[in-house]
Amino acid sequence: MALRIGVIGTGMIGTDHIRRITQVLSGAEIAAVTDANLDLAKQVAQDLPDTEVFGDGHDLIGSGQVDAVLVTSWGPTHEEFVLAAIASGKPVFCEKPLATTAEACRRIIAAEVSAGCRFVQVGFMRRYDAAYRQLKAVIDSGVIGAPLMYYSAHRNPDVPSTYTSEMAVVDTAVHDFDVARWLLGEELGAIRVLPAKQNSLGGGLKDPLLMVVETESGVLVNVETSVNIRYGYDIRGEVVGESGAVALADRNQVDLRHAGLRSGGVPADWRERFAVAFDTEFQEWIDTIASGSEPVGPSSWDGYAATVVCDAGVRSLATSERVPIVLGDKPALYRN
Ligand SMILES: NC(=O)c1ccc[n+]([C@@H]2O[C@H](COP(=O)([O-])OP(=O)(O)OC[C@H]3O[C@@H](n4cnc5c(N)ncnc54)[C@H](O)[C@@H]3O)[C@@H](O)[C@H]2O)c1
Ligand SMILES: O[C@H]1[C@H](O)[C@@H](O)[C@H](O)[C@@H](O)[C@H]1O
Repeated sequence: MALRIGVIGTGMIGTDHIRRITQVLSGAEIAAVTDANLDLAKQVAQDLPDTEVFGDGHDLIGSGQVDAVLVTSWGPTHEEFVLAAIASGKPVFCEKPLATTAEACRRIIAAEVSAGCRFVQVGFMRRYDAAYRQLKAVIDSGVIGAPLMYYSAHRNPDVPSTYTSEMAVVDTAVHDFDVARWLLGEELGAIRVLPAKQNSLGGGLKDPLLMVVETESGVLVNVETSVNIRYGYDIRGEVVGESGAVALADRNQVDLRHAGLRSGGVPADWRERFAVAFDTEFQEWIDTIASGSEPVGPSSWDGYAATVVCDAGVRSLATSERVPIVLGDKPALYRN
């Protein structure tokens, strides 16, 4: 039987995930949807067979028609829905961020720890991207020696007018923080955020930013966020080791040579760049949950760790001072 998923939040990424679950992937169906804008939820449900529209996320989670929950509403609402799903004993996939404060993430961790098992997976899709997986495989093979530095460039062509300078840390660089922890296999220990000369196309935003992050063992992680770069959505990464270096390669299928120039494309946005990674992320989640297993992807601890780094980054953005990152003890549930 197909896994019956209930979706809370049918905005941009919610509808994209509904599309992939219903049109690209196998083993799941959208049994229920809700949105604070109920007309939007009804409109989305119209195009789906047998999908019920619920008045709010709590009714959807409590419904017998839903086996698993997908949270794609705004960040500040994530905590209440994730906690409700855990209380109902239902697996929950939560788009990033897990929650917007470290305290809220700790409450989610406490709920899982007291239940004694994992219910939550956080939407850090880069871990499912083939190029990032290859990068990690090379690092883990030891061929470049111990990693010493990691350069991570995260460039958006533009951002909405509601985007603030702090969002470059909490909304954008959060992916770079998570992927750095995952690639290097250790926690981040301190962060310093330095605004560069301001991009005049950025409407007053502190943009671009350079974030210098130290891991607990002293690897330096340099994160660049540029959110008004105009030329495309460009994600770059290179790890420098003791005896070699490995970088994400350019992604073009063809290499165009024309009129004295050599060129290739740059993705338009995150949907294009990570489309296959999102597909892989959800197919693996569906298969795991449908088999009755606990989720094995990014955990509540990973969501918490990323949020703590973001908090420290926002503090550093205000002063450009180095801010320590303090996580506390990792519960046994997340040590594997
Ligand atoms: N992994 C990624 O790369 C990625 C990309 C984009 C967005 N996201 C994350 O996904 C989430 C949604 O982003 P989006 O771009 O789709 O935003 P969006 O504004 O397009 O959609 C969010 C939807 O949630 C609804 N909503 C808000 N509060 C609600 C509530 N209490 N109950 C039910 N619905 C509610 C809104 O009405 C809206 O339709 C955010 O947390 C964002 O950070 C992740
Ligand atoms: O929510 C989006 C998303 O997380 C993208 O992956 C990131 O590149 C954008 O900067 C952010 O606004």
